[in-house]
Parts: sequence; C-alpha cells; structure tokens
Amino acid sequence: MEPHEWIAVLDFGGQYNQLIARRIRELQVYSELLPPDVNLDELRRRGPRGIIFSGGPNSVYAPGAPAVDPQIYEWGIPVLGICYGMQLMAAHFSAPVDRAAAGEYGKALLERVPNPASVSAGVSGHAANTPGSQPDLLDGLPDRQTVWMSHGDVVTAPPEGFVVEGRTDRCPVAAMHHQEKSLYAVQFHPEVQHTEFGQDMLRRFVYDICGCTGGWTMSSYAREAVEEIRRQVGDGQVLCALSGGVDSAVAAVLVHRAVGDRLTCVFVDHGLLRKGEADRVMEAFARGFGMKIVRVDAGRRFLARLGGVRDPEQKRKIIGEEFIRVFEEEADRLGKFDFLAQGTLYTDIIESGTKTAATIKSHHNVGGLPERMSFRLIEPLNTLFKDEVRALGTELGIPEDIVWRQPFPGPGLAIRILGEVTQERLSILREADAVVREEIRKAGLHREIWQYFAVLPDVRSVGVMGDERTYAYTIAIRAVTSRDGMTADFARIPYEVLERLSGRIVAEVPQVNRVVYDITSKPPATIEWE
Ligand SMILES: Nc1ncnc2c1ncn2[C@@H]1O[C@H](COP(=O)(O)OP(=O)(O)OP(=O)(O)O)[C@@H](O)[C@H]1O
Ligand SMILES: O=c1[nH]c(=O)c2[nH+]cn([C@@H]3O[C@H](COP(=O)(O)O)[C@@H](O)[C@H]3O)c2[nH]1
Ligand SMILES: NC(=O)CC[C@H](N)C(=O)O
Ligand SMILES: [Mg+2]
Repeated sequence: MEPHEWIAVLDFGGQYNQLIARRIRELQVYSELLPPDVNLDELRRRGPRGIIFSGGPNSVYAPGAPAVDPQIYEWGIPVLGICYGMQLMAAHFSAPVDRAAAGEYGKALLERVPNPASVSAGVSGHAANTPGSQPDLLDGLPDRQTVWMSHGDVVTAPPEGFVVEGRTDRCPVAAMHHQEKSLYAVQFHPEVQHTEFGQDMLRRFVYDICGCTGGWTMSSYAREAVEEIRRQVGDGQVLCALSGGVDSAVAAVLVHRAVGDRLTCVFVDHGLLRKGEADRVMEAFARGFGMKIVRVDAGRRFLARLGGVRDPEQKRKIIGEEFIRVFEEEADRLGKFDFLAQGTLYTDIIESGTKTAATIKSHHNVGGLPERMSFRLIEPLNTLFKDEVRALGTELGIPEDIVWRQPFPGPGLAIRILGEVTQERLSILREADAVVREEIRKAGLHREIWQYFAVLPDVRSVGVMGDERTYAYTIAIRAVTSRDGMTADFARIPYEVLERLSGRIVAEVPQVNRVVYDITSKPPATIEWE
C-alpha cells in the first residue's frame, strides 16, 4: 500500500503500538507499523512524512535492547519518540537514562514548562530541519493536563540541544524537543484514551510538524488496496478463502474489484461450523455478490486429522495446514492459481506472535500456516482492526448482516471443545450454541454483544433430573463486549436471559446437566477458551 502521505510507526514491542497507528488513521492519515530494524533506504523509498518510535518493555541501557539505525536522526524527517522511543532518542543524544526511584504507572499530571524560544504560530509544515527553533508539541494545550504513564526508567536531564516542554512530579523530562531538528519525544502515552489531550498532540505532530494534509479515509483505503492487488496479481488468478465472516467478505470484494472473474472463492465446510452455517453462507453469497464460489465438504478429513489431539496449539496448526491442503487441491482441480487471498487482520498477526510480541495463540491463517505451500498470499486487511474492516465493508456496500455478523474463528468449534474433538462432542456443542444464539437475538442483545457462544469444557459433573442421578457435561457460556477484539469484558447479560439459556440448554441438549457463565475479561483471559 503506498498512499501519498503516511506515517511510519516503528514497533519496539509495547502494548499500545497498534493503537498509535490506529489513532493516526483516525486523523485521516494512513499509518503502518514496521519493525525497528527496517532498512532505512527501503523506508526512504516508501517516503513517509514522519516516524514515530513506539514504547516497549526493554531498557535502553540493557544489553540487546532494540535500537534503530542512528542515521534516522540525520535524515531530516520528523520523529516522535514515545516512552521507550523517547528514552532511545535521549540515549542517542547522550542524555542520562536511569532506573527511576519509583516508576509512574497510570495517571500523572503533566505541567508545561514555558519555552520562550518557541514559535507558536505559522509552522511551515516542513520535513526538513530548519535551523532555529522548532515549534512546541504541546502548543495550544492547557498548562496542566492528565496524561497516562507506564515507565520505570527516566530521562533525568534533557540531551544537549533539546528543550523541555513538560514535566511531572517524578519525571523531570516528560516532553522535549530538539531546538533545530524536528525531533520530539514524550515519556507518556498520547495514544491511549486516558491521556486527555493525546489525540491533539498526535494531530499537532502529524499535521503541523510532519506537514500532512489528511483526507485519507476508508474509501481511499479501498482504492489503494484495489490498485495494490492489481499490481501484485498481474494477469494471474486468485483463490480467496471465504468463510462467511466480514473479514473474508471484504477481502473478496476488494480482490473482485481488482481482478474480476479471475477470482474464485472457496468456502470450506470443515465439519467444525455452527448449526446450519454452511447452507446459510452459500445462500448469502450466492445472491448479489456476482463472484464464483465453490463449496468444499471436507468434514471427514479434518475430523480424522484431529483424532486424539488435545493440545490447543496443535489443533490450530493441524487446522491451518489442512485448510491450505484443501485450497491447493481445489486450485489443482480448477486451473492455475498462484495467489491465495485471506481476510487476515492485524489482530490475527499480533496474537500469533511477531519478532517483538509474544505468541498468545496461533491463528490458523497466520501462525497455523504450514511452512511449505504453493501460494503467494494476498492479505489486503492485515494492518486493520475489526471495527475498521466493518467501516470498510459498509463503504463497499456489503449487506449489514454480513458486516455486523459476530466473529467466528476459522478453527471453528474445534477450539471451543476442550480436549478431543469428536462427532458426539461437536453435536452437543452445536445444539447448545444454537440456543445461545437464538436467545441472545430474541433478547435484542446481538448488536451490543461482540461475540456470544457456547463452550464445551472437558468436565462432567453430577446432577439430578427426573429424580435420576446424571453424570453429564457442563456447557460454559461466553459473551463479551469489545471494540476490536484486542481487549474485552464479559457482557452484563440480564439474569432472566441467563436463566432462559440455562433452562433451555439443559432441557434440549442431551448429555448436558449444568450451565456456567464465564465472567473473565481479556486480559487476563482471552475470548476463545483455546
Ligand atoms: N470455513 C472457511 N473457509 C474458507 N476460508 C476460511 C474459513 N474460515 C476462515 N477462513 C479464512 O481465514 C480467514 C480468517 O478467519 P477469521 O474468522 O478471522 O475471518 P472471517 O471469518 O473472514 O471474519 P470473522 O472474524 O468476522 O469471522 C478468513 O478471512 C478466511 O480467509
Ligand atoms: O480466524 C480466526 N482464527 C483463529 O485461529 C482465531 N482464534 C481466535 N480468533 C478470534 O479472534 C478474536 C480474539 O480471540 P481471542 O481473544 O480468543 O484471542 C476473537 O474474535 C476470536 O473469535 C480467531 N479467528
Ligand atoms: N512503556 C515503555 O515504553 C517502557 C519503557 C521502559 N522499559 C521503562 O519502563 O521505562
Ligand atoms: Mg471467521
């Protein structure tokens, strides 16, 4: 993707990195995360208007701490360092960075430090270093404001050539900039919602300091994505992995716009879908989309490969590989396909683990992919979050029921059955899940709850039904609210709805005698149980 103006965010492994890029896009300027060891010539070629260094868990003075090519400071492009990013910049310019007597975690009060040399108006918006004084980042903002901190190291004095713009009780240099170069840094996190004027600071950096003009929207995203796909595919043919979910629907529509009928979508019924799902997906996509869609019934082979497997990561890897084998076989059957399009989101990538971020779980379409495969991947959504994809889907005219369909993981019910996946367990879970979906919809809660489903833990317990002892399965209900799936809270479902759910599940699903409700948020839990 090469939009005419964009901001690069270098990823030092912090928790909020993805949020930085996201906030910039909210300001209508495209932004993307890149690894900190990105090649500078390559980056120069891609021509960002500014660079942001993210936070990260390391200490700059520790051996092996991630760094950047120091040439970056001589390039003349505006840089904003955040937290670890600020400490890195300070250390480069030989300022002392030490362990603080006490760190700052959470809310802090930022006090501006008056800077007589600052020019408060008429910023040229130039990327080049203009000799003389650089404008303040905090210009126009209140003298005292709430910011959000998360650090244990501190820059105790500004490097030579820098002026201090703000401080807190425990942090003598909480915001600073170079007097002559366009280099800015803050110890707090402007990207989090709790930093009162954080978005104003990012706007100031992106527009006034980097000289961006804005106007990037989801429809520009669509336009650029279509061009990029055209360029990538040339006159080749594309297979698109279509699941019925919003991500792959949006990916398919983009590819379709780019290459027309050189696209064939493949929907795999792997036997791990919800009740009635395969038919509903085929019906929804058969009308109105004008794309070729092939359905593959592969239930038997997936189940055979999952026999005896209990480990969640192993299940994910088996499913990821089997998906690719099915696509390869279909490609051979249908003609010559070099490309496989998938609706991979940024969330799938970060959770699967990157160079700097830990593996939480291997998403089947990322960490679960086999090493050897015959396709080149097309993933036009791999920098976006779910709510951005929904906005894009709406922009592309995709029907509301698909745009707002609750997410359903590619490995399907296999990662909601703890322990071995068997035909019997699948049918218990499928029936219980159908009740959950029906009752939540009836209660009118389906739009405000992000995801709601049943889980089958590997637990049996004693009950009494019709004066008889039972020893049967427990069903857990999982329902969460979220904006992008990165964090989530359990949904406050009214007791009456929970009561109906538990009554119906125990009465209607044989082999279940107990229903529990999962009341953990993410973190510390995740949305799915495996
Ligand atoms: N049953 C399936 N058949 C073909 N491709 C699939 C299937 N399930 C998942 N995929 C592929 O894996 C990708 C990731 O799955 P994921 O569930 O994250 O996305 P989605 O199904 O498109 O959207 P949602 O998250 O809303 O369910 C999909 O975008 C799609 O390309
Ligand atoms: O396509 C997918 N392949 C996967 O392997 C996968 N694992 C989790 N999910 C979905 O991702 C979101 C976050 O899930 P977790 O909180 O469980 O990590 C939730 O929306 C999950 O449903 C997956 N989607
Ligand atoms: N959030 C961060 O970037 C933290 C940076 C550094 N490890 C510190 O604790 O100060
Ligand atoms: Mg899905």
